[in-house]
Amino acid sequence: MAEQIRVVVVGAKGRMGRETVKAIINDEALAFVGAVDRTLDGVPVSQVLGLDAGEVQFSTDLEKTLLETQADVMVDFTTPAVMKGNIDKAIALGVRPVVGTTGMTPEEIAAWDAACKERGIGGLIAPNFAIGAILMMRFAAEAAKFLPHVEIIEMHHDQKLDAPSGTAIKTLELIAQEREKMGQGHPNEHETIAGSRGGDYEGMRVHSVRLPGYVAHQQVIFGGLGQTLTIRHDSINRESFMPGVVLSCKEVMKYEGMVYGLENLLF
Ligand SMILES: NC(=O)C1=CN([C@@H]2O[C@H](COP(=O)(O)OP(=O)(O)OC[C@H]3O[C@@H](n4cnc5c(N)ncnc54)[C@H](OP(=O)(O)O)[C@@H]3O)[C@@H](O)[C@H]2O)C=CC1
Ligand SMILES: O=C(O)C1=N[C@H](C(=O)O)C[C@H](O)C1
Repeated sequence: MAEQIRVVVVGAKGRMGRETVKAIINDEALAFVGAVDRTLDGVPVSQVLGLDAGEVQFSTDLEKTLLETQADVMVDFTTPAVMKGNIDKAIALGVRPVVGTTGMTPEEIAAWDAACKERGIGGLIAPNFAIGAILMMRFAAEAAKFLPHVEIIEMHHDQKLDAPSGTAIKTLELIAQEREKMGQGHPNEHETIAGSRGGDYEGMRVHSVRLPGYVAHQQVIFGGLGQTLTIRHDSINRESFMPGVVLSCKEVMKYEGMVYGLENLLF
């Protein structure tokens, strides 16, 4: 059997982190070797997550964990504020970042791409790991060629820190590649309540709903003469992201540079 890919999960006790630990443990090609989080230093992962995680204990020290475990890959599901330093540390140590945390700028991605290439390692930033979401974005970009009037409504659980979602931003970027920048709605429209028309990305409007009960959902609505088209994706649980995370941990071993978007590994 080929040597297993050694994976450290950062944010391991969080909603996505614990699902990721489970997925790695269940994949024969991957070895779960380290768990980092903000608290729980020294506490066995098995005890907290109720999984068969062997001897692995939580650590609050990312650098130490990456070095001691001889990690090949670091998976990050933390927060927008924390993720950036984690990526810098991983790249500096030659550990390939697979990042699901959202909230970085195009300039930061470009800098990490250069750093990964310099270090001779791969990296992946995926605003969404669910295959259905990747297809939703692809179909939306295609539809925009024919129906350029478009708005996005994304709906998430009420513990989400960033708005709009990383998925909505990626969708807007992909659509923007396919249509001319243009205004939408009436030129003299007026907001009686500020923010009613949502965020503006090159004339496209984006609306973020945050409510208990949701996981991760997005609809892209196109309007044309006498018709509308709605492309909708729903993640009804966090397992939906796991095939993408597992695939990324494997693929990231095969190239150099920071790739932005799981679609680049799939199509
Ligand atoms: N790309 C994708 O497909 C998906 C991406 N996401 C993104 O992933 C990120 C995490 O989401 P989610 O799992 O729901 O969030 P959670 O809040 O459930 O998990 C985040 C974890 O990171 C921990 N953390 C905070 N600070 C640090 C630190 N300094 N070092 C290490 N760990 C830290 C938190 O600890 P504590 O709670 O103690 O502060 C928590 O355990 C978000 O940005 C979200 O948008 C989510 C779903 C899918
Ligand atoms: O915070 C979440 O939950 C999610 N975040 C990602 C995003 O910002 O797009 C992916 C998914 O929507 C779930």
